Amino acid sequence: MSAEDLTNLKISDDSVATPADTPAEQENDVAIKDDTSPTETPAVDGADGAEAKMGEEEEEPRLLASSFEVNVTLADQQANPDSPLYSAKTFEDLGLHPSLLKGLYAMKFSKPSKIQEKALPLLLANPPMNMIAQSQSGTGKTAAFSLTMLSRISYDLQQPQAICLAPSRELARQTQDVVNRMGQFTPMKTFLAVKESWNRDTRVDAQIIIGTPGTVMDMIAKRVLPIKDIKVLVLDEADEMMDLQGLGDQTMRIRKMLPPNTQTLLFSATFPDKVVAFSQKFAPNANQIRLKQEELSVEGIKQFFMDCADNEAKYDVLLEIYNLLTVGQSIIFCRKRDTADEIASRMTADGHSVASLHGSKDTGDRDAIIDGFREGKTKVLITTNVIARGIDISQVTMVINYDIPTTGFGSRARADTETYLHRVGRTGRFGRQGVAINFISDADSYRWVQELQQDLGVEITAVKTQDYEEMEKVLFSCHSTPGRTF
Ligand SMILES: Nc1ncnc2c1ncn2[C@@H]1O[C@H](COP(=O)(O)OP(=O)(O)OP(=O)(O)O)[C@@H](O)[C@H]1O
Repeated sequence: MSAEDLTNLKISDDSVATPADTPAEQENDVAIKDDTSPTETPAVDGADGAEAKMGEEEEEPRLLASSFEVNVTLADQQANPDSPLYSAKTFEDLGLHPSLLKGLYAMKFSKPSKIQEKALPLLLANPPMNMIAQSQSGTGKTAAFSLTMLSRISYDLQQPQAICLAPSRELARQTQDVVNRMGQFTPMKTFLAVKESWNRDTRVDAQIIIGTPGTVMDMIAKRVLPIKDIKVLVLDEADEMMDLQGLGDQTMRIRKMLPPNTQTLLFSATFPDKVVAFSQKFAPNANQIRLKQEELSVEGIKQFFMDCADNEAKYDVLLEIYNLLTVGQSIIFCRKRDTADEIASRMTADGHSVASLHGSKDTGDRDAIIDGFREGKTKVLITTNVIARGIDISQVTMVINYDIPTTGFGSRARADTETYLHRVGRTGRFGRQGVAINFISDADSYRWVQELQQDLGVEITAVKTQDYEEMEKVLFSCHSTPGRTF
């Protein structure tokens, strides 16, 4: 295949098809951790969310089959997890309110995904029980907790009854959009609790609150957000939300203020050992759905690494990739904000349609940048960890780790497996195919790739940087694999 042919190759574009999502609004905020430390992975820098803007008439989805099994541990030891009571093959099986079923169909959700099938019967059962639920990125966790909030609230009561906390304003906005669409045929209201969305005169009477912990905490403290009727608390990206080095403190404070019998739901693609014990304290007697370590990687995401001569050579390799391939849309993750800006200006000068997004941009700019990317106006988003978690843009077909995410300092730095999984999980959404390419440029980064392979039990295949024909072959072969039903 020639480079010319490659210009006609849209990475996995033909495998991208989805529910006809309506465009969502989005915003940004929270710059929680700094991303300028040389070795420490920048944690949530902000993020950007919202649903993909899809064409009106989509092709039938060609999605990959999912072979993973979720491991269900019921808090009630006597119960049989294989009982049909604990698994719903259809949304109708769940006894959902007809208006919610209508909402699901309007979103083109025809049947539950594996996590929805296993989690929803437990989430909706009475009396309400806590839940700790893990499932890979892009497998539909949002719908599972959104349906729970929508099913638990009483529509007649104009008071906050469910709170969903997310690590960034962008993800909160995205989730609000999902809840609004799912609940569009009900009279419920949602409120987005993020910076600048409220003032002292605000009196929240919406039933479902979605927000970032700092703002939710503030609103409760200033008594604009009444909490006496709260029945459900959701922590999306729960491991991040409970991280005591970051958001954990605020999350804990909110939890303590809520009524003691609040149904507490923790969702994430990753629950590293260090948070497992704490999650069980945070959500006592929870039903648990966990993945095995070797099931953490999403099958449809093919993972590669490219050995660049040195740090500067990484840019040349990057440029070659974009010169050779017409990539649908892609995200490049860097460690430092400066690197993201620098790559963006160099790529723009080289004729590519790119934008950089990170925590030191002001919120208005960040909104415009993510909107532009979501709408396909910019093809490449260059970022730090700002959109590493939760953001669902189904047309993203390639993720490049320009810098491999690491944790720890200096010679003790090692690959940050969780951040890696969340980053690469921005592609390959809901059974689609995607490609992740990791750049290495020295012995340390080579070691980090080995660590990722070991931690995740996956193969991260080497692609030679000089041999673009081989790269074309490898990339093309994985894009041309026909998908099946997820
Ligand atoms: N039952 C379903 N049928 C069709 N599409 C679905 C279904 N459930 C979810 N989706 C779609 O799958 C995509 C991924 O879902 P979602 O964002 O909830 O994944 P997630 O598991 O929360 O991922 P992450 O771990 O990255 O946050 C979304 O575009 C969503 O609309």
